[in-house]
Order: sequence, then C-alpha cells, then structure tokens
Amino acid sequence: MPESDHTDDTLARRGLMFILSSPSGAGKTTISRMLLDADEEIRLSVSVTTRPPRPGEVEGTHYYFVSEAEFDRLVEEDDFYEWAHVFGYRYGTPKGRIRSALKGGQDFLFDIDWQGTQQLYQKDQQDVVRVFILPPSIAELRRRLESRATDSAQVIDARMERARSEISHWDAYDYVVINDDMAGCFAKVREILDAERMKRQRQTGLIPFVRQLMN
Ligand SMILES: Nc1ncnc2c1ncn2[C@@H]1O[C@H](COP(=O)(O)OP(=O)(O)OP(=O)(O)O)[C@@H](O)[C@H]1O
Ligand SMILES: Nc1nc2c(ncn2[C@@H]2O[C@H](COP(=O)(O)O)[C@@H](O)[C@H]2O)c(=O)[nH]1
Repeated sequence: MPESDHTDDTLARRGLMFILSSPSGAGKTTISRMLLDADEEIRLSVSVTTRPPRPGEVEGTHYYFVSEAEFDRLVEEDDFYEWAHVFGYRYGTPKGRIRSALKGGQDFLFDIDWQGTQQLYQKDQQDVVRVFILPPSIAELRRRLESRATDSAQVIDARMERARSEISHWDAYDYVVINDDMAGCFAKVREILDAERMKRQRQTGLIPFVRQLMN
C-alpha cells in the first residue's frame, strides 16, 4: 500500500511487539487467548520450549515442543530473539519472520517472562509495549494455579515460590493491570493495545496524510 493510502481511520503504521507477562497463574494466557480471539490484527508469537506439553496443548499453536538438543541447536544457530530458563525448562522466542512482518504493520503478542521482556526491549525499544498482569492477591494466585489443575502440588509450590521474585519486576513494565475480574482486565489490556496503535511515532502514514490535508 502506498504510504499515503488509507481507508477511513486506518493509516499505515509499524507493528507492535505487545508483551504480556505475569507471575505464573495470574492469567496472562487467558487474557492472551481472549485478545487473539477478539482482534484479528494481532498474531501470537509461538515460543519454543523444552517443557513437555500439558493436556490440550497443541504443537505449533501453544508452543513448539523440542528436546534439549534441538534447543541447543537453535541457540547455536542464533535462531532466537531471546530465550530464558523458567521453572527448570528453557523457553525462547524464534525470530521467524517477525522483523519483516513488523515493518509491514503486523502486531505480535508475546506471552513471555520478565527476562525475555528485558531482552526484547533492549533489542527493539521502538516497537515493544510491556504489560504486566498482577493477581488480586497471593492467595488467589494459588487458588488459580490449583484450579487450573495442570501442575502437581510440587510444581505449584515452585511457581508460588517464584511469584514474589517475578512480581518484584513490576516496575520494568510500561503498564500494570490487576486481573481481578477477567472481563475488566481484558478490556483494559485492549484499551492499551488500541492506544499504543494510535501513537504518533508508529503511524508511518501520518506524515503524507497530514501533508495532503495541509495542501
Ligand atoms: N480473573 C480471573 N478470575 C478467576 N480465574 C481466572 C482469572 N483469570 C484467569 N483465571 C484462571 O486462572 C488459571 C490460570 O490462568 P492462566 O493459565 O491464564 O495463567 P498464566 O499467567 O498464563 O500462567 P502460566 O504462566 O503458568 O502459563 C486458569 O485456570 C484461568 O482460567
Ligand atoms: N523468556 C521467555 N519466557 C517465556 C517464553 N514462552 C513462555 N514464557 C514464560 O514461561 C513461563 C512458564 O510458561 P508455562 O507455559 O510453562 O506456564 C511463563 O511466565 C511464560 O510467560 C519465551 O519464549 N521466552
């Protein structure tokens, strides 16, 4: 599309790297799925992990599940934007076609931890938007992990143990949203996404459009 082309209120713009992080169990995957269902303009960056699949998780949809040796190979070949150790496994964001798609205006959603967020932000401050989701309380966080029923009591304890240190990174994010009521939290996350899309610096089509208005 030529730079000055637009339809109604749609102007050409760079895509966003929209990051949702939270302590495990606060609800970022739930909010991510709601966002992906509701918004056709954003696509999930599917991570690679050495963790085994949970019941219902689909290869290529939720994660790419790989062996330790395969993960090593991807690291050696510099195939990751970022990667980190989380809960005894490794997780990484594959480069894929993200950079060129961003230039074409495609938005990406990243469900990654604070370590990955820092790495992505260091690489690309212009396109990254960092959103941190907090649970309403520590007791509710445990209740959610238990009710999800995907992890053993030992794994839940480990995730709870780590929650406080994850929460301590809250101030490295642009936005913090408390996920008390799911619909309310989703609405706020959507408002953030909409506002970030409208930022002047991202709207590459604005300059020719405004020039056209002034001529
Ligand atoms: N606002 C909410 N109220 C009640 N339950 C919720 C709310 N948000 C999410 N949940 C539930 O809490 C559980 C954990 O949510 P989810 O799996 O989205 O967390 P997560 O932050 O992605 O965790 P992880 O990092 O371990 O993947 C799920 O069973 C989900 O349905
Ligand atoms: N740094 C990265 N963190 C990631 C990535 N993909 C997922 N995650 C985070 O790992 C934990 C655990 O996830 P789970 O699915 O096993 O519960 C969670 O905080 C995710 O956000 C990634 O590519 N890089």
